[in-house]
Amino acid sequence: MTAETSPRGFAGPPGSEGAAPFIAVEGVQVVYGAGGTESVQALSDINLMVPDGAFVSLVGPSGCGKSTLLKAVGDLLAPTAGRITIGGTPAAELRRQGRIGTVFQAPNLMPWLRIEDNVRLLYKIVAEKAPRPGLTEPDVPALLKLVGLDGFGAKRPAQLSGGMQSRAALARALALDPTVLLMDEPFAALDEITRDRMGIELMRIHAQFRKTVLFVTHSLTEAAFLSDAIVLMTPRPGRIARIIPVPLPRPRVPEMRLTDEFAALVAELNRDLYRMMA
Ligand SMILES: Nc1ncnc2c1ncn2[C@@H]1O[C@H](COP(=O)(O)OP(=O)(O)OP(=O)(O)O)[C@@H](O)[C@H]1O
Repeated sequence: MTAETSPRGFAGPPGSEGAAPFIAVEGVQVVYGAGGTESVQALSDINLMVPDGAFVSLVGPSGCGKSTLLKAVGDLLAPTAGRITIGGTPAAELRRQGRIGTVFQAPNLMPWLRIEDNVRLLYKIVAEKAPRPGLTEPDVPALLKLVGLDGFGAKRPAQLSGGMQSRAALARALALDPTVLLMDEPFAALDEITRDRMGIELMRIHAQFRKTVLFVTHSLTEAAFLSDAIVLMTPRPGRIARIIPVPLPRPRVPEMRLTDEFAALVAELNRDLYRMMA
């Protein structure tokens, strides 16, 4: 099996080519410290179209701008050039409404709050500062159940393992019913077995919620298992080198990782990455 490069800039599951873009990144460039003597061009001419409900991973050499692209999509930094819309709405407006869920490597839970209050926290902030029509109080027990933390709502973060804290961070991100979920190496700090399990759980949650997910990872195996399409980026300044649709059916089950098809896909990603860095 060889994965085909998708049409330029389109990152969706095989067969969805031509679907309307949901996340639309057009001509995005990011220069840190623009105008200064030490400016760093992190991204150059990024054009990326992600259809609604797709799970897309960003991979590439260290420092190629994966996190920068994720931050730009989440309006955590303003691109130097270009524009980003999500469902036709500027990313900045969605962020103001609390419609962009983010999960980072560090769970960043408030240590003094119980887990259920951590999960409710962003809702409380948005409800107070920028309430939007239709904003409803999250069903925290249901969210905790969804992420496998049933019965842990009254605990403090320090009483939870690293994997459980990652689950809590995911529940917190889902509490505002986000339009998109941006995940930056969310499981990188976990041991391999827990990380594996989190990936499987994330697939189950994605199948249930069908949020559009942008996922940054260093693990090609993780990217291949989770994604509908993988965006391979060049060394800095980051450009899109290739978009590889993942032809594995859903639901994804762990046994798929033992197939020749899966091994061939990961080998191909590895080859492309090495070639680019040579
Ligand atoms: N705030 C900043 N100021 C200046 N340069 C920055 C800043 N943040 C990132 N950079 C630089 O921009 C480039 C892209 O960084 P970024 O963190 O997006 O890469 P990455 O692909 O996510 O890296 P990694 O895989 O190592 O996590 C790097 O060269 C980095 O040093």
